[in-house]
Amino acid sequence: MSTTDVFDDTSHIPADLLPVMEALGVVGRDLCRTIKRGPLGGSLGAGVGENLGGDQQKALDVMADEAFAEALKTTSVRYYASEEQDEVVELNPKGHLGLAIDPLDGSSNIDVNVSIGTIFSIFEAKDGDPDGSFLRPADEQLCGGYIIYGPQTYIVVTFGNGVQSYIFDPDTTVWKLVETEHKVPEKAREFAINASNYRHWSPAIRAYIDDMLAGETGPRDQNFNMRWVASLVAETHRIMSRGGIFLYPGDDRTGYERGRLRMVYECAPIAFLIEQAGGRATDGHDRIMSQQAKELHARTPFVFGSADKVARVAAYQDLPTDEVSALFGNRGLFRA
Ligand SMILES: O=P(O)(O)OC[C@H]1O[C@](O)(COP(=O)(O)O)[C@@H](O)[C@@H]1O
Ligand SMILES: [Mg+2]
Ligand SMILES: [Mg+2]
Repeated sequence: MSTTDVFDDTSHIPADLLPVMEALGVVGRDLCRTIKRGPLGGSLGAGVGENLGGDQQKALDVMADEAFAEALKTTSVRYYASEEQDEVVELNPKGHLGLAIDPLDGSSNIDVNVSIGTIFSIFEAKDGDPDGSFLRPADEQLCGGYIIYGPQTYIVVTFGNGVQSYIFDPDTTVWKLVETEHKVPEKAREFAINASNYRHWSPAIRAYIDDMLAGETGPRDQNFNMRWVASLVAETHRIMSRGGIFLYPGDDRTGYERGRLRMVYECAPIAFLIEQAGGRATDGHDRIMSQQAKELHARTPFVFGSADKVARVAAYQDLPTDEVSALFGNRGLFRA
């Protein structure tokens, strides 16, 4: 078994991506320490500006972005596309990879001691074409993954051959391989959606949620539970661990027609992981993995989780208008 100072077992990591994974692992363990110290290291959640997407940048967003860009300069990453940078940045002109990153996901949770993360995606770079290296079908990714900074810190990653997890061991500061074949469980009765947007959703999404809220007395004949952490990484980790479904659909708020989440550095890598773990990931209807962003910071509606649940959302979108707007008792198609 091959090992390094950063990973105890590198057998699942393709050799040409190992230096990149090590750089991510080193910054990830530094961030883990910074996050654990919280206010002892300064005000991590203080607002410091706004990114191109209009989101407020927190001190930790910027700190994480700078640390990843700096560490990746010495690897074969040529192009670096970050949520926190307006344009693609060229790191190593001799490199052959493009790396997209959400350096700090769930930043509204920094100050409240709830799990946050980093999401990353790697493509083969297109020579001389920084944007084109990322604006391409998601199924051309070489790697998709996240780091979760929670009660435990993990790297969960796919290179297109199943999903592996490494846990950070604070005693040895090494990432230890603990799971080689993650599978999304099928049976959970849990859904995650920001229900405060209910009035803005389409009739199909409302109908899907209404039928779950109706529980045993509705067409699904069973009770469901709801979760909303507001950290995509934390929701993904829960669904990886015990199944369920996540939805961030488009809605009728200005700027939210295609939801909130970004295709290149949030949805594409999570979709890759979820499919590799046997789940399904769509824009509510079609596979994310066969789509591509038109712009670096483009949004997409996003639905992912246990395969049968995600398929059911697509079926609701296909219902005739009168069925969708009927009282749930009439949606006979979806009984049980
Ligand atoms: O606040 P809302 O609208 O519920 O959105 C929550 C979503 O926004 C995000 O926080 C966006 O991520 P960032 O923190 O990287 O901007 C997701 O992690 C989460 O799923
Ligand atoms: Mg994010
Ligand atoms: Mg972010």
